[in-house]
Amino acid sequence: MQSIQRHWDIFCTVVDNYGDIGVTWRLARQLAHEYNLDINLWVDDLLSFAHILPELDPTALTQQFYGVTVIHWTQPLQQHWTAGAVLIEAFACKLPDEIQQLLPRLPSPPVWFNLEYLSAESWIDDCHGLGSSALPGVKKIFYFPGFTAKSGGLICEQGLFDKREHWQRQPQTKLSLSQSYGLTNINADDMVISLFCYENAALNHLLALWSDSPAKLHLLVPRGKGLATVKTWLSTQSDVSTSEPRSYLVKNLHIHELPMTDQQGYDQLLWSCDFNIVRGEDSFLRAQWAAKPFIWHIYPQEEDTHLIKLDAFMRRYCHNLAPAVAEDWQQLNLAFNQQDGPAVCRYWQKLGLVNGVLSQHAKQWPVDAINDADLANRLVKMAKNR
Ligand SMILES: Cc1cn([C@H]2C[C@H](O)[C@@H](COP(=O)(O)OP(=O)(O)O[C@H]3O[C@@H](C)[C@H](O)[C@@H](O)[C@H]3O)O2)c(=O)[nH]c1=O
Repeated sequence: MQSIQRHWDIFCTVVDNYGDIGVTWRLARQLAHEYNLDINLWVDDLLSFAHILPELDPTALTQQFYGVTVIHWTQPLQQHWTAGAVLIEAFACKLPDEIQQLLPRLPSPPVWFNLEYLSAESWIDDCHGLGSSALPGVKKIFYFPGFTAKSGGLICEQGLFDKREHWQRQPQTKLSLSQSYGLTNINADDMVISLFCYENAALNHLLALWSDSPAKLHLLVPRGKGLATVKTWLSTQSDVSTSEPRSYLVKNLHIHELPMTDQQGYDQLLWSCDFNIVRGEDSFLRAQWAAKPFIWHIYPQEEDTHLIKLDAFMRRYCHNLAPAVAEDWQQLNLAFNQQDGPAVCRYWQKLGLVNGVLSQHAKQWPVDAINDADLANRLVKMAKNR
């Protein structure tokens, strides 16, 4: 039996890829674990969810993991909804009709949040926490995750940085992780890059550059869109050899295809690499928490509006970074997102894989970015004060 005060509902529709479910699942788990809340996570697409939570049964109506009740969100609802203290509509998904009809009739409706996408743009500070009368007598509050103290903050579990530092202090963790994937030819001091991005024509140029690198370089590629581009490039190469199943060698470049794992496993992968290429919203943030240099392949939007978002983030990230390094890093990210292969290679070479200044900056950034409190902490406070 859930007590009303401790019962929260989160609704998530999977639009595309794994970011929507990735963010809501992470938040649900943290709220259950750190705030002892009874979280119901309603998800319309369990098959996508199962990619990042392999234990999930895509045919079950309700199931429990890490203290979170996962409910298959069907239309009409097969599972009865009872009002709790808070209701979160993730990324402007539309609440089920049954709930919309019920909400105005409740004597004390739940605090209703619309959880927005993360952005570093400054306008979000003025919109964060604003309410609108979404239904007669019922307000919906706009919650904007962000990088400032005034915004809704960033998802980050308690103790995450300590856990990551501990992992990174042990040289054998990198090896044991690669061995857990069945990869036996990665040495502790080999350069390792992870690649989780969308299809990108610039990759062909970068892969060619990497294959000519003077030292051995490993590229770890989880299955998905980025891997498809890598495989197309491989099919055009005449000198590909295979040493292990799903590993390919082109000159000095070792490409390893990885299965998708759960989110903890993916975090460990990011922590173990020297450089990460990430995408979307959630892997982008996790790359920052990994404290390693990265490229962000932002989710493309119409009329290139994503480039405005990219620019806003890069300005924040670079504001106290040495100007010459900042310039090259920003140009690298821009070129990658514009799929300009020659420019990507030019800025990659200018920066160098282990740019000391950039690496040092990546270590300090998480501490600065989190401000005084993470997203879950700010969300719980805001819900209490309504
Ligand atoms: C590679 C890998 C990823 N993951 C997780 C990390 C993240 O939670 C999730 C990937 O999500 P993202 O990085 O956000 O990228 P994405 O491209 O999958 O999701 C995107 O979907 C669009 C609809 C949104 O508008 C975008 O903002 C973005 O969220 O998958 C694993 O758990 N295991 C893995 O092996």
